[in-house]
Amino acid sequence: MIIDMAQECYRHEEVLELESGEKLPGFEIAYTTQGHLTAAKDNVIWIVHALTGDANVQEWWSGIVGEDKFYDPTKHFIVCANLLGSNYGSTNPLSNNPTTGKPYYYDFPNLSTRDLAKALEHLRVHLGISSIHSLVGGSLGGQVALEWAYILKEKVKHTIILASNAKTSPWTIGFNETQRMAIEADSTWGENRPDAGKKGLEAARAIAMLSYRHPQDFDAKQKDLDEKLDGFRISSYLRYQGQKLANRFNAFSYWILSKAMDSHDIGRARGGTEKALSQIQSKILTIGVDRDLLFLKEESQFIANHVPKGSYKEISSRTGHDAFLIEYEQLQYILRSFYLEEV
Ligand SMILES: CC(=O)SCCNC(=O)CCNC(=O)[C@H](O)C(C)(C)COP(=O)(O)OP(=O)(O)OC[C@H]1O[C@@H](n2cnc3c(N)ncnc32)[C@H](O)[C@@H]1OP(=O)(O)O
Ligand SMILES: N[C@@H](CCO)C(=O)O
Repeated sequence: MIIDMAQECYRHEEVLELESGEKLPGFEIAYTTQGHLTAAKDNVIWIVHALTGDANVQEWWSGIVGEDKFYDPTKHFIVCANLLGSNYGSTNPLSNNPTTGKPYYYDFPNLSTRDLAKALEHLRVHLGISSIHSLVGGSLGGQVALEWAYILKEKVKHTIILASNAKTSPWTIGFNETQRMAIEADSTWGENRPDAGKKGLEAARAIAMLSYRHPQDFDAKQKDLDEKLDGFRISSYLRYQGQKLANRFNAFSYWILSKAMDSHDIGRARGGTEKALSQIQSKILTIGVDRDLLFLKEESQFIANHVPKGSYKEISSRTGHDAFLIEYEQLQYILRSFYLEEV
């Protein structure tokens, strides 16, 4: 059976008022849909990608999304949109600023996770989706999904938040700051060109990798077995990962999305974190990773403990934070149990 997959772009013509008070004069959001809406419109699975992901969820989450996979387009209508600010088809700092007719570059406004959720909400309305069966997101995607669940109220039935939190910790903001410092240290940063800060972005990704993986993962995969003084495997791995990202991303989007992650605070202007969480109507499953060094499992547990309908499950993995993108078997088991509890 061939499942329809559509890649589209939504153009929002009106001004987007941002949490900072700044305004974005319209925006575009690239998105994919797979499968068909039922007549009752009750089979929408909306997946929100992490920091450097894109709308092609069936590629980066191939163990969970696809025919005969847990989220199956023969049964579900699966939507995934590229976040505002990211460079996989949505409006980002390399896009033309309609006011000047030139790319935004450094003039692109800072976005919060609430702004990112607001942009997705405009897309939902455009698509005529009245209710979301399951809203799913990991890491930055989990932060945006949590913000959106707050806004959506009863319009989302289940929200699944992986390796994420309710408010970004100083530890995570600190990691992001070191990565932006690496970009700033690139002598091309400050120039108006799409590849400004590219070498800095390589260093930023190398730093980030140390937060996405647990030391046990590197011990297992990058330990040198021969005696040597230099030229270590982990050095070459981190440099490779830096180049790999810098060849598919840009320093401007990285800057804006890492700043959005820093800003994440579900309780801001809502009476605090606990109060905001207590007002979320959706059933929430949070999934932590036992050895996540970036978004601690306690941060996932905190969400589950403070929403009215929350539960917590854990992935055990030596990978660390990135386990939510990799540990498909455990994830399927956890997801199956979560939905079965309802029956
Ligand atoms: C173009 C796109 O749209 S990409 C898809 C969108 N992006 C996302 O979804 C972001 C989320 N994804 C990710 O962060 C990652 O892909 C993950 C976490 C899922 C997996 O990470 P990976 O980098 O694939 O895995 P891993 O850490 O094992 O690294 C493997 C790579 O490092 C290379 N490598 C491993 N050890 C070394 C070493 N010592 N020296 C040099 N290279 C090395 C491997 O050859 C492999 O290269 P390849 O990616 O070109 O095949
Ligand atoms: N590996 C993830 C990291 C953040 O969860 C990404 O690149 O999006």
